[in-house]
Amino acid sequence: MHAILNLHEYEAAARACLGAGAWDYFQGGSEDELTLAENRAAFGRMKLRPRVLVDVTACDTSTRVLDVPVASPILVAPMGFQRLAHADGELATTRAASGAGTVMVASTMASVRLEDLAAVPGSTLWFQLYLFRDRAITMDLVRRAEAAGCRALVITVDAPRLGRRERDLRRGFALPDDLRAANLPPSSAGRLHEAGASGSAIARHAQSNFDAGATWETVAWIRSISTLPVVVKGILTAEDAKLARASGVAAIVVSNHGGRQLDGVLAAIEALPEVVEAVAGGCEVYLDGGVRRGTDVLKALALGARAVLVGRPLLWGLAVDGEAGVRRVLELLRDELALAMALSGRPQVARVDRSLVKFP
Ligand SMILES: Cc1cc2nc3c(=O)[nH]c(=O)nc-3n(C[C@H](O)[C@H](O)[C@H](O)COP(=O)(O)O)c2cc1C
Ligand SMILES: CCCCC(=O)C(=O)O
Repeated sequence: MHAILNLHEYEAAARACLGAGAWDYFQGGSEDELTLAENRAAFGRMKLRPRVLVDVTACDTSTRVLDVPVASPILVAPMGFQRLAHADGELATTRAASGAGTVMVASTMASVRLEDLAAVPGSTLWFQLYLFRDRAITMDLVRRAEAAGCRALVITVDAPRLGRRERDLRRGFALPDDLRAANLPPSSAGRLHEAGASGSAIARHAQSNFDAGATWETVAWIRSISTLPVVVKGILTAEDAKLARASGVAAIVVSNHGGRQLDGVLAAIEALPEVVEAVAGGCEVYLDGGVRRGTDVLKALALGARAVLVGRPLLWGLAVDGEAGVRRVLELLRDELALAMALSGRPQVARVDRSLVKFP
């Protein structure tokens, strides 16, 4: 067999490495998976308008996010329970991100403690925060993230409850006994292991723990208890982008949670232009959902994203080859981005402008 050439081939290889429950949990979207498919289809509909005879002998993918220099505008999206993919779980992903010179966003639902991830040499860690009904749990997570040296809090705002992920419901998906939600107190994490004949233990856990009553006031509360920059993840409209801006966030992640929450919402890349326009440079804007090629990264940058986050492909790399697999996925994407920059006449990230893309 030839070496794996692209992220799609990692997906196929990962399937062979994973049990059916983990595979479906990773891959799945909500309900009819319309948005899951749209995230990819929308990139396919966008066309590039390259310039030629620009000196592209050196293409530089480096940039800055929240004032941190990164080797490429490709960051690691927060994903829970990564030990489902590989015994090293989030530790391997953090090491790979560190090796690749980029940011790791560690999930509240990680299967390795955030302190252990923050101890990885050279890592830049942002902590993804789910808002708990019990504010003491949220507060404790914020304090621990600060103490461990995390550089930002990424509040996920699109999951007051979990989307209806029918692949998980059908299997009665629950976490295996040897895998813990390592950041959570046992009183909260226990339900994740309650296998049922039907229903998802993860969805039940979210319903009994996450604060479905959270509002912009809750974001203001987080800002009041922490000096870390706050990022809100899961914005899809200009209206909410303006509210985010008004509440003083440092950045927005345009995201539909990889098609796992409200099904039928627009593709993240389609929501990006209105969010970028609404914030008018007042905060940074990132995008996630369906990024599988360097040209996808280029399209997002052209529409005003400062960076993208990548989700499932890193789990595929992790499942196939642990840290080395995650590293390879990050390198493949970065190499593809550098090539796309050369072929489009944009040798620096700052030169990737709106005129590079045409929407249908
Ligand atoms: C298995 C899995 C677990 C996830 N866990 C979280 C999480 O704990 N917190 C969060 O904010 N987003 C979570 N997400 C959403 C990702 O951060 C991201 O928005 C999405 O995966 C991006 O789409 P992509 O997978 O097409 O790249 C998860 C996604 C997947 C696939
Ligand atoms: C309870 C949340 C689980 C992690 C998550 O956000 C996801 O599976 O999409």
